[in-house]
Amino acid sequence: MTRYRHPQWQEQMKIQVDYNNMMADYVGKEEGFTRQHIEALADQIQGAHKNMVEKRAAGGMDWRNLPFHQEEVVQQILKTAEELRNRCDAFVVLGIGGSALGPLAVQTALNHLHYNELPADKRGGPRFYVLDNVDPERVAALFDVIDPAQTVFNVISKSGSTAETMAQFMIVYQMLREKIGSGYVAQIIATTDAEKGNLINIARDEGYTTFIIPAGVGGRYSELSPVGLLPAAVCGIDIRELLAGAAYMDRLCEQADVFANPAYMLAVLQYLAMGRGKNISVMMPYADSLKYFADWYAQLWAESLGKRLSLSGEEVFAGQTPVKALGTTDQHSQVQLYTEGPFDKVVTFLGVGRYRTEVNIPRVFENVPGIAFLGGHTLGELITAEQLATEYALMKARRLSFTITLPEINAFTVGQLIQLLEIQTAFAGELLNINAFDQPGVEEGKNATYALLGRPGYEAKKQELASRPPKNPAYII
Ligand SMILES: O=P(O)(O)OC[C@H]1O[C@](O)(CO)[C@@H](O)[C@@H]1O
Repeated sequence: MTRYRHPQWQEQMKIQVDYNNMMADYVGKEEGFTRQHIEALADQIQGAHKNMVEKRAAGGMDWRNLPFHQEEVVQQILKTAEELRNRCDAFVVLGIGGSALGPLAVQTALNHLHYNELPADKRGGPRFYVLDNVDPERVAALFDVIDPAQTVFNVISKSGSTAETMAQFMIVYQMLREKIGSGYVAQIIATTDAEKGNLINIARDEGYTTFIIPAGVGGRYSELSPVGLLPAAVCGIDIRELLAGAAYMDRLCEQADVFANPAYMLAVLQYLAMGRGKNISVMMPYADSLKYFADWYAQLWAESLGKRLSLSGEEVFAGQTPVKALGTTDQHSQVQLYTEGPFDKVVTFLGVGRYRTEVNIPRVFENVPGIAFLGGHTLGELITAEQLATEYALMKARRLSFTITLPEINAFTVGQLIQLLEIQTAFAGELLNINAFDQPGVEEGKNATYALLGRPGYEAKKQELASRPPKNPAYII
């Protein structure tokens, strides 16, 4: 039996959410919360739970079902992935936001940290790139390091119309036609909505291999759909284990009791903290492999909760600004601010129980006491000690923090982490009484871009832009 089906192994691999340092017993009663604070929200928590259950039953949270109902899709993905591994040297994701950050986070978490630099026989698949910007220098630089004839491009867009992704796709399409001729069709795979947008129609007309993002799954909640599963499988990641981890966490997070439900507890305490003006949510993994999880979480938390209007239409200006940090690196850059600056943050540490590899610090310079004490320890011991020490320093300075620990980084625990943070976000949305699944605030910028580039239908917006007050040269130095 595969390891992720063993209840005992699952139990060993269960992610732990430690909220001691959010509580008054640890950070003091001025900053910390008590059981009574949480219990006082009982009705609101119950109402939010009921909404989650009802929305899920009504099909409003299809992303939560991704770990359970995709066997057919998984089989197609595995078949495609195997075929691609045999024929391509590079696999490039064209996408942005929710169509890029999840694939990047999972790949970095689960494959070698210098995956692309390994020789082909030591990699689980082709070299992997995520092109999530339209910086011309970056696009040109990628073209310098890939062989178009041996590269497959996975264009991912839920809406099928995001300007950045479509521009990248148009460039790649033209480049492939020029460089390899009619065979280019096999070098493009589309991942998009079954109906919406331009990409699905182009993919059908052109005959690309296409994977569908289910209708009820929004971009930032789509990592466990083909958006993330195909790139992961192509790079040799066990996507069944990833989904099993997410399913395991989902079940834990079905419980109505906030004291038993890790996602609800995270959301409730963040909600209480927001109520006290903690407007910044720092995510600080103590593992380079989890660095991009902080990026993925930043979009999830920011786009989901940053809302002007409540569900009942009042102006609430909700949200918490996500900040990305990396332990230990940012101890030497940001932690000074976290311990002594404004009391406006909640830090979420992401820790690792056991690192996958270990490096010994040799016993050298034994006559230099200031560094000799390091000799004989491992780097794993050092990074873990630094994490504990930073948690302690923050606690002593009365700063709020959580610690989420992955017993080890593997597909099962990473799947759990994705589902945990998505449910946390959705539940925080319920508590804040906002829509955690839309992003109306990005429309103005998108429309202005369309107008500036002359998209038909945006003439009025172009005029509006042209009639804005000219910039005052006196304010430009
Ligand atoms: O997958 P799409 O539709 O191209 O969208 C990319 C990203 O753009 C946004 O719509 C914001 O502009 C995100 O919500 C989304 O993840």
